[in-house]
Amino acid sequence: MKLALIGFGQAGGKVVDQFLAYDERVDGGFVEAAIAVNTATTDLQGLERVPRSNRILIGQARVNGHGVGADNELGAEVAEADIDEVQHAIDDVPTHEVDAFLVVAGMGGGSGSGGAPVLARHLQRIYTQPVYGLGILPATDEGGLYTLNAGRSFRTFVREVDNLLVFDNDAWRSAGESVEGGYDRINREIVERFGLLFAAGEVGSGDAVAESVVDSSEIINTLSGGGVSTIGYATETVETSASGLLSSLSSSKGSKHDGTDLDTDGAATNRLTSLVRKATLGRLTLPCDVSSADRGLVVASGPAEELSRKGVERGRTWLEEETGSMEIRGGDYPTGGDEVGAIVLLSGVTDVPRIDRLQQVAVEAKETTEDVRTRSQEGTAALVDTSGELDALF
Ligand SMILES: Nc1nc2c(ncn2[C@@H]2O[C@H](COP(=O)(O)OP(=O)(O)OP(=O)(O)O)[C@@H](O)[C@H]2O)c(=O)[nH]1
Repeated sequence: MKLALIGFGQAGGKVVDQFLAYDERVDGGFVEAAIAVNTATTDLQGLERVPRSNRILIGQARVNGHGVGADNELGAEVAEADIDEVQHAIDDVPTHEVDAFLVVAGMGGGSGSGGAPVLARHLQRIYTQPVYGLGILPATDEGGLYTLNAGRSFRTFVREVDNLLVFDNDAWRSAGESVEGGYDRINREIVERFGLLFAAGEVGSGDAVAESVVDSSEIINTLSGGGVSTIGYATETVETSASGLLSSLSSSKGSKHDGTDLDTDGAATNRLTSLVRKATLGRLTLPCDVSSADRGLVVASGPAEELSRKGVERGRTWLEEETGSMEIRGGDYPTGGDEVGAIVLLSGVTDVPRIDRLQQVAVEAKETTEDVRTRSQEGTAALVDTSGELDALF
């Protein structure tokens, strides 16, 4: 499916940069336009692929290109004030070619977590296409302020988008990794999953196996209904019939598995069914109780002769049982190569311990603020101490 990507804040811009790299590498064709918005000049300068004319600096009157320093209320204010600057960049996008907008942001900082929901609301008002969010949650050891920003912003972002796809940095950290090195790896994990999904929805309808290929409406239908989504992904390297020229010929998109060789068919079916299980029960972009998903989509990717329809169907049926949902879609995405994969998109998930904890922090912070206000009105001496705690939080 064709997307207009808008990265808000540092993490948002870097992930959009990675989406561009991925789209180019797999010849996905799902990025119609890429824009980065930030309050910090240096973050915009650090991007590699987003065209310079699409790097939009906002909030100059307030912060002079220095960023909002994790103040997400200020992030929201400057986004509100300078939304026209972002709109000018979007005006150059052929939006009639776009299936959806995707606003990408880290939820822990100030610019992205404050600005992304503001931008999403604006896009919803102007355009008829769905507006999705890709929200990146901070690691738990990043400190109270990041957690608080994420807790507050999450609720607003979910409300303003048609669906919020979530990636939790905390679930994807590796011990002993440098912060920057860690982000590079994590960003590749992000775009590999979400990029593969969007690229799958972009296979042309003229393709020889188009009837079983996922199209953009299936992704849109799975995401419609709102709420929060997460993705699971599993791959396995297969022995293709030959290497080199023969292999590339046999894995061309037109040579779909026709089920004539029973042994091969059985192996391909079992492999796919097991990959769907692994993808669902392995590490999700946002860990959650799978049975709480409202809708789902299973996509098999890889060399066409390995994409057993029976395998996708069995995986789909298994996911129906696992989630208790009757709205599980399935399809494939022939890519060639020697890796078979399964992507499982779970949408409308409600049982997510990490989100419950974030919401709790946001509610407690709000209560503390209200408590301080009340006590302040009552003139209690405790105010000084408690406001000190609040200063530390904000
Ligand atoms: N996955 C991932 N997360 C990142 C990356 N960079 C920052 N983050 C996360 O994003 C959050 C911080 O958001 P940033 O995007 O740096 O902040 P910002 O939105 O630019 O806001 P300010 O810097 O406060 O103006 C933190 O929770 C980080 O963990 C990245 O490249 N990848």
